Amino acid sequence: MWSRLRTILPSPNCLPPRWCSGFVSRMRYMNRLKEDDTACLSALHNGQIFLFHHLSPLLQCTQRGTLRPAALATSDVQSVLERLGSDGSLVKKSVLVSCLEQNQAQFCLDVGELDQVSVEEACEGKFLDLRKSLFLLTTAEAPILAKGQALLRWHQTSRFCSATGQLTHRNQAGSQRACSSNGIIYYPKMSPVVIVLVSDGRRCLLGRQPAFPLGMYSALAGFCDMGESLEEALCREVAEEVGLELQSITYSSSQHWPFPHSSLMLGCHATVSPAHTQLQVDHAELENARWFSLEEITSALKLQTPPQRGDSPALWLPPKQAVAHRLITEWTKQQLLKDTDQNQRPGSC
Ligand SMILES: NC(=O)C1=CN([C@@H]2O[C@H](COP(=O)(O)OP(=O)(O)OC[C@H]3O[C@@H](n4cnc5c(N)ncnc54)[C@H](OP(=O)(O)O)[C@@H]3O)[C@@H](O)[C@H]2O)C=CC1
Ligand SMILES: [Mg+2]
Repeated sequence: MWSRLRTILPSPNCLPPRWCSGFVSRMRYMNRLKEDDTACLSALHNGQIFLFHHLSPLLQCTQRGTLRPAALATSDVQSVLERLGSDGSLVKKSVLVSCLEQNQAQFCLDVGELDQVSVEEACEGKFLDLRKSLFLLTTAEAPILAKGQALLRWHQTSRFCSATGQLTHRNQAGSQRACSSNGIIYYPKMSPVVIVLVSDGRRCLLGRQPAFPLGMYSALAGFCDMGESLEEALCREVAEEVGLELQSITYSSSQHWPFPHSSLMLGCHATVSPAHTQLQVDHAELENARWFSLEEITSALKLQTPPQRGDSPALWLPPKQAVAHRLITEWTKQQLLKDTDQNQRPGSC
């Protein structure tokens, strides 16, 4: 099977916008801020902050009635915090997440120690659970909040050194923590997760976990075991969850996913032989898994609102911000192209 594996470059719209001018300078500036606490503090004073409250991001309503992450000037955050009785040191707990044109740095800060409603009123926004937020934001806005939440969560749960039990302390950017007694450096952790859209050439395979929203099915996913390659993890997960053997694997693209504790999702397409498509679903892992036709998927992609209890069960797909959605749209486009090619062949009607 391995000789049949092939790798492709991700499609251009999956790549970060690195070809636009200023990308190299911004990346180098961010790198300097991670290494130089004084420069980072100064960047914080002139930067922007996205606020969180117990890991839920602050969203504001736009004039068009949509929601967007609230990017607040650090000086404004500072005055709000002072008005609410917090001392100025809270702002220093911000973590660096990004950098705009002209090297304006962006940070995230959790103000969970303050009263939620008072901060919402002062900042004219609402703190909303991150899972719900991801469904409402654009694909450009969602990743910065996902990254911010993941970093803030890591700091909240990494206060002690696992070797000495002593307190760890962070650098100003929040990109690392060091043990106060032996200097061991800890970096934020991510778990590699494989996610795959399996096809038999005509249909694609989606699975459903009990915790998914009503009607939702997604591509099969699973955490990589220690020592596994991406391909090995994919083959094992598909064998475990639905009892199929993969024939070929094609890399599509990846995504940072903040749930449950920060994962790097590695997205692939895979095929199985049309002669071996009988599923043996492991119900300890999945509530259900089944093959979906192109027609079922194209109808589901058109749905605008999720099914409600009492509705006839419609297929509901993961949000646009999820790599699962990207895999499903890529497969759909490929199938539609295949159908067009076949219809245009001489002799076809
Ligand atoms: N962005 C996207 O498009 C999508 C993202 N996902 C994400 O992919 C992730 C993995 O998918 P899922 O099907 O649940 O994975 P798995 O099929 O691997 O099953 C999850 C189980 O794996 C065990 N496990 C092994 N290693 C880890 C680890 N490092 N962290 C947590 N659990 C681990 C846990 O079992 P136990 O507790 O018994 O040890 C857990 O309950 C999910 O967190 C989900 O959010 C899934 C689909 C779409
Ligand atoms: Mg799984």
